[in-house]
Amino acid sequence: MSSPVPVSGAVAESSSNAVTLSTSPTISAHSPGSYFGSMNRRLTSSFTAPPKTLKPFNTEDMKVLLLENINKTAIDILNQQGYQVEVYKTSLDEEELIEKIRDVHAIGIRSKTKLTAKVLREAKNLVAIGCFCIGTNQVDLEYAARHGIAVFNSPFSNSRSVAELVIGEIIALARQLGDRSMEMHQNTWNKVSAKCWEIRGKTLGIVGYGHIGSQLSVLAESMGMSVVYYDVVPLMALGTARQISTLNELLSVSDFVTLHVPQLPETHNLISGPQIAAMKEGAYLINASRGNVVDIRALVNALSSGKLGGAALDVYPNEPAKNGPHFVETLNSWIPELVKQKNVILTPHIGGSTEEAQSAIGVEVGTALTKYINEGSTIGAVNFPELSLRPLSADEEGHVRVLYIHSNVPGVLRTVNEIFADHNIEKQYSESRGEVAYMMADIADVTTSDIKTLYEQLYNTPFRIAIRLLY
Ligand SMILES: NC(=O)c1ccc[n+]([C@@H]2O[C@H](COP(=O)([O-])OP(=O)(O)OC[C@H]3O[C@@H](n4cnc5c(N)ncnc54)[C@H](O)[C@@H]3O)[C@@H](O)[C@H]2O)c1
Ligand SMILES: O=C(O)[C@H](O)COP(=O)(O)O
Repeated sequence: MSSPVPVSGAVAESSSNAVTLSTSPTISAHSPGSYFGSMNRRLTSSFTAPPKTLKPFNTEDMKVLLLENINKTAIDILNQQGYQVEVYKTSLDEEELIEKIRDVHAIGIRSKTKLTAKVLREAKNLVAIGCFCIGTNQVDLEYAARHGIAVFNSPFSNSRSVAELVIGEIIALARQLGDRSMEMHQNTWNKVSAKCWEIRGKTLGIVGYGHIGSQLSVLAESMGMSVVYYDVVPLMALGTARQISTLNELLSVSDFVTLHVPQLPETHNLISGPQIAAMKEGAYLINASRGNVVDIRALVNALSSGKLGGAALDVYPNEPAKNGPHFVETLNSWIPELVKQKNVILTPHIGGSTEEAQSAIGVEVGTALTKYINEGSTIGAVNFPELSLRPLSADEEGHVRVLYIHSNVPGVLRTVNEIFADHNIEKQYSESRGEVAYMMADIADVTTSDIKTLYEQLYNTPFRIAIRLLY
């Protein structure tokens, strides 16, 4: 991991627009670090003029809110930058979230916190969101991009943990371990072999052959299972696994079906009555993807009729924000029926919850956030054009890095380069993604007073979504 450049000084637009360009000793045009420009991201907002003045702040003014028990590795990385880091073990309800998000510059969440347009609209200073998990369905990615907020995640640091959990569940379902254990806890000795199986020679059907599905494929084959998979895109098979062209065909040949697709409109109730009907008699269903991929009512019917031999769920349509008792009814109205069925393993969304995964995710997303805040690098962003430049170094006097997030329309570079005309552009990169484009430029021969002028001129461009100047 390369260490990001420390932020020595910064300037941000205040929400009141009543601020002055600082001559604070912590801000120097010739020191390595960041000059933090506009926090305003509204393209068509109430801002019709640039901020009259600029408010200084230092690294210590950077506020980061971390929710949902994010790992210490991330807290340490962010603290080392000098940021103000506020940490919560749980998610927050919408009202509290809106209150808290108002003045933070970056927020870290996991799968529970919903960053909807309604919440993000209140986040006037937000420049980055870190999803310390794989899924990003909890964030309105498009809204964030259109308002200059970069979103980062950790695409594979917990894949192995999920794959291992599923392997455990395959064996546990085949041997009815959950029920036997529960009976013993209730003082009942119930030694049975009926409908208990080895997994050797059985067929595992993987729906979604991405990071998790493909890891699982390798692990399952190493235990003697045959693997088939279904995915919406053609993907290279690992080992002797075989891609199957339709979901129904996969369902009809698999002894175990396991789901590893993202939450999308197309995956909502991907497994419902008709799909379960296509499964083999006595087959098992495992869902560690997202709660609404399985129609729980249909699953209950299939278990109670004996069509399915068991199921393991790690995810649910409405998961609670924090740990505690008396949650079952809130998950889904059919869960109370589900818990009465035999051979059903329910876990509280722990697929990625291992020390290894959480620690790796903390480093990965914590680093991505600091590299974006300190250097403007968007590598790994899920909703933004990806760009990176090496950090400005201390001996590059008079250099300023311009980070310019703008609408992806013709004429932007011509306009921006007019503004840069009196300076030497040492590097300039631009990349677009959908409606949003991002330009990074390192320009030389910039004095402290030039910085304010540059900022104001860039602010006044009609394409501007957000600007930051780092130096
Ligand atoms: N239980 C947990 O704790 C936990 C942990 C990590 C991830 N997850 C969930 O698992 C999901 C999968 O993770 P991943 O890292 O393997 O994702 P991934 O993006 O690497 O793979 C997903 C695969 O699903 C495929 N896909 C998309 N739509 C499909 C459809 N309709 N039918 C079939 N295939 C489809 C994609 O083409 C892709 O190959 C994540 O999106 C996340 O929601 C859960
Ligand atoms: O998307 C993910 O990575 C998983 O669902 C895990 O989410 P969590 O970090 O909230 O446990």
